[in-house]
Amino acid sequence: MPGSPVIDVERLHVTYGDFEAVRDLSLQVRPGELYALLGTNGAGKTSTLEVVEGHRRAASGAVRIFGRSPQDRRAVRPRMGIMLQESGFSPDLTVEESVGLFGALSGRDDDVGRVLGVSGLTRKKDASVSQLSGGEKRRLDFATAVFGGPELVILDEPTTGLDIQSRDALWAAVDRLREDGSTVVLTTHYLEEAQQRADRIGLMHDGTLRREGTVVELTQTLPSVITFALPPGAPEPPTVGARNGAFHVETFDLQGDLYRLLDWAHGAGVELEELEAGPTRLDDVFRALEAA
Ligand SMILES: Nc1ncnc2c1ncn2[C@@H]1O[C@H](COP(=O)(O)OP(=O)(O)OP(=O)(O)O)[C@@H](O)[C@H]1O
Repeated sequence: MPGSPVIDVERLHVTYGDFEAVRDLSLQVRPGELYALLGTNGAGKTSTLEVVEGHRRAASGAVRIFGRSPQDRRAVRPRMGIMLQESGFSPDLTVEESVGLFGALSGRDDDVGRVLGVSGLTRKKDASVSQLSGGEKRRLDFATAVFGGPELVILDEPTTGLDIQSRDALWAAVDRLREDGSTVVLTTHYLEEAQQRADRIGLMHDGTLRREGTVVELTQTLPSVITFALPPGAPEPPTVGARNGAFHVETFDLQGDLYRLLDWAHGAGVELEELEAGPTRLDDVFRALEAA
């Protein structure tokens, strides 16, 4: 993708007292990209995003948003919408008032009714914030982030606590933003959402960025797995590896090995039990990261 990076993080360190929560992290997010920053609990994702958002200062390193310092709020904030894990809405304001107020503070123009609509909050517009459910509060957080269609949207665990319809609606709204050219950075613990939607993924563990790339780049470094069991008395199959009585085959040639196994089973008249075969998933990359 052409153009200067929307976010440019170089050798970032974030500390809390003596504790170094983020160490030597470098990453770039390109215009129009959906970049998912994933990681284990406490890996340092929120700390990193807080520096990018201008809410926290780096201990060292350089962070540029649209080529500017995140502290240059006047230049940067109107171009950036942020959905925090927890935000500070006044409990007595209505949903409509909250969207209007936070929208006005963003410095962007939009129609409050439109934003309530894309966030699934039209029916709740007259409810006070204190009356909202957890999922409805997340929708309100989302509404204020996407007000005015910012060029950069940062979503910290946007779908946590949302039911499946609300998640689908949120992703549809994100898709529309992207069609309009917005760049999106998000964190999530729902790996399948990142696997489906992210152009690139950064995987953090214990304060550092351990891996980065497309889903294909991340998953092709690990073998695919075939598992099956044999009925009693069956002959030995032409594969290696057994675990807990079931066979466990790790392969970089999934199709070839599966073909050979099924061909053998057919020829030997053996019915394979509990046969499972599939490409490497992001979950597997994650588990390998934690085990390393
Ligand atoms: N204000 C703080 N004071 C001290 N330590 C903190 C503070 N905020 C975060 N930490 C610590 O820094 C580390 C990174 O936290 P951070 O919230 O950035 O992780 P995360 O990757 O977003 O985690 P999660 O997925 O659990 O939300 C954790 O060990 C956390 O306990």
